[in-house]
Amino acid sequence: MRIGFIGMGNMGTALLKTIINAKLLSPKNIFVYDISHDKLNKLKNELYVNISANNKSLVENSDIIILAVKPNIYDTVLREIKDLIDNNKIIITIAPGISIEHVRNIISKGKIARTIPNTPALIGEGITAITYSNDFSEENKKIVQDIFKSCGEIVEIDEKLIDIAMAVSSCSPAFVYMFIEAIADAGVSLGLTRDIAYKLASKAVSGSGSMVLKTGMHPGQLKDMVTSPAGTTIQGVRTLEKYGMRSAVIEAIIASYEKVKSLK
Ligand SMILES: NC(=O)C1=CN([C@@H]2O[C@H](COP(=O)(O)OP(=O)(O)OC[C@H]3O[C@@H](n4cnc5c(N)ncnc54)[C@H](O)[C@@H]3O)[C@@H](O)[C@H]2O)C=CC1
Ligand SMILES: O=C(O)[C@@H]1CCC=N1
Repeated sequence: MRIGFIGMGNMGTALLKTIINAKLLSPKNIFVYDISHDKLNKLKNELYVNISANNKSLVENSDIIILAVKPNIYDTVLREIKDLIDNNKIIITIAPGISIEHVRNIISKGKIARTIPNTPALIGEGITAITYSNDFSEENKKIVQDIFKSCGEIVEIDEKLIDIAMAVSSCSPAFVYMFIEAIADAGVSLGLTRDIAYKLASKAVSGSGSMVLKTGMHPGQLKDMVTSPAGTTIQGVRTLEKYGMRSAVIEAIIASYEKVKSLK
């Protein structure tokens, strides 16, 4: 199996590095191309992958093609490679708003997996939502599953839900980083050093996420375990409710979801 990556920005590089680290494929079976030659040279020296001369030669050498360019570049790239896709090849999209039907209207052959990964994939802690074109066999699905399992967990969902998954798991890391920054800023404001404040805040956030996943308890129940009667935490909870924290988060997720409609 040979994988080609078109676009070596944040996501392309994150997926590439985790696939190599997980030893899913050896670098000699990986082909990459980006219009930025600086990025390609850096990757060649760092990861020993094959640098393709252009997108077409990458597709000729690959069984699976991951399209890791921005949504507005998709059509250009799809038109560039369309005549080189046969029914044995798998195209993996990772862009919000690019439907299977949209890809199929440009490329008549090949199988299409539509996915939404997130940046924690870079450290093997990602989560990817996946949906497939109708012609996918179980064996083909396993190939796509293995790629994204190498960088975290996967959920398979109906295509009509995938842009919602994008907002909830792909955009939300940015909001969580803002939350971590804000907690740490408060800590610094009260006298902690920056490094200690970031460490305390980040671990509190990652540990709390793990508590939800590992205990299976409701987040509200876990919150109640922290808030002792007349204690310190309930005063913070009261303050967050006063400033509309839940409402702000809900609106942010919905705003991200609504933006997707204007991306194609
Ligand atoms: N950053 C994130 O958290 C996530 C991003 N995505 C999606 O992943 C895709 C890539 O996003 P990023 O990596 O953040 O963007 P990026 O801007 O970091 O990377 C895109 C890369 O594509 C290259 N490129 C542009 N035109 C090209 C062409 N014609 N041929 C080959 N390469 C070309 C650029 O030089 C750049 O290196 C986007 O569609 C984005 O919406 C999906 C999930 C999460
Ligand atoms: O905002 C973006 O372009 C990407 C898509 C999904 C998460 N971040």
